Amino acid sequence: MELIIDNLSKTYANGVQALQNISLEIPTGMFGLLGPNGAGKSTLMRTIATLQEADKGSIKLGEIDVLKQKNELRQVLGYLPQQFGLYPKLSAEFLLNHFAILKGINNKGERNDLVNALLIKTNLYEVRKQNLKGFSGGMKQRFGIAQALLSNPKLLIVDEPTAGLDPVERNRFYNVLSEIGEKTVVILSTHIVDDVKELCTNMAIINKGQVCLKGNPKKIIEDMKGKVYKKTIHKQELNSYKQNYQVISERLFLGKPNIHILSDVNPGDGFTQINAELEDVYFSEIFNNTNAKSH
Ligand SMILES: Nc1ncnc2c1ncn2[C@@H]1O[C@H](COP(=O)(O)OP(=O)(O)OP(=O)(O)O)[C@@H](O)[C@H]1O
Repeated sequence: MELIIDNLSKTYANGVQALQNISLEIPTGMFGLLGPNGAGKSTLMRTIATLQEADKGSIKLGEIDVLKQKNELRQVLGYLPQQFGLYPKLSAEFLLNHFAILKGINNKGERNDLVNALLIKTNLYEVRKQNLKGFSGGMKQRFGIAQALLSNPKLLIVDEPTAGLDPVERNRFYNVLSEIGEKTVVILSTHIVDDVKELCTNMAIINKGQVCLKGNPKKIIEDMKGKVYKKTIHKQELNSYKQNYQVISERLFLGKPNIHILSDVNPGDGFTQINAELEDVYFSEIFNNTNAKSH
């Protein structure tokens, strides 16, 4: 099974070009869609999920023409949006059972088995009788996944799932997702680089509605080998470094800015070469893209 997006474009009525000729081939497994706020990720996710129209282009999931065969796509889709409503006074078990009835799973035994299996898979079995009101952010997200998995989807879309989760909850969520990714096309949209680094076999970076980079994260990092340098500087020097070098990130280290720069040659000047991380790739793409646009 493969999801193929070809030349997809969307301009909103206010003139914002949210998607510009997006083309991606997404095989079974975890696919990370990385981009800053406003990059166009949610627009792309919602279009794939048949919740909004594109202006041009096509999307295919196997034989299904997504933009034309919306009902067919919906039958094999699991979608966890950025924000979703929950009924706070109901228990996880009750609500999943209720959604299963709505999906047409009428046989009680079959429904119970499915609900229990999903509660176990998402690590919520122990708290199945608790009202959702008392759930933590991570528990709510895992409940969202359980709900999205009710119809045994071939395509699962999760939009910014780990925002606001603490590291332990994030890890639990990763474990649940990676198991699903073994048999399903899973698209994970995020602006958190670690999400993609930990989980995804394929990825794309989008910015301002365009794909700036796509491929396997390890290979992408490999391509940047030998080009990233770091230096700890004084705060007041930051602007001058930004003028003289391609500064891709700055982070405080013991109260002083630690900058990473991109350079084809050794810049000297006290810089040390370091191993490139996915974060360096991400920031340099966003940097290039932003600069290219402003010239
Ligand atoms: N309904 C809309 N009408 C007009 N402009 C919109 C609409 N929805 C989104 N936009 C604009 O389209 C661009 C892409 O938005 P989108 O929500 O797809 O980005 P995103 O990458 O998901 O960002 P975020 O991480 O903040 O959710 C932004 O400039 C946004 O302001």
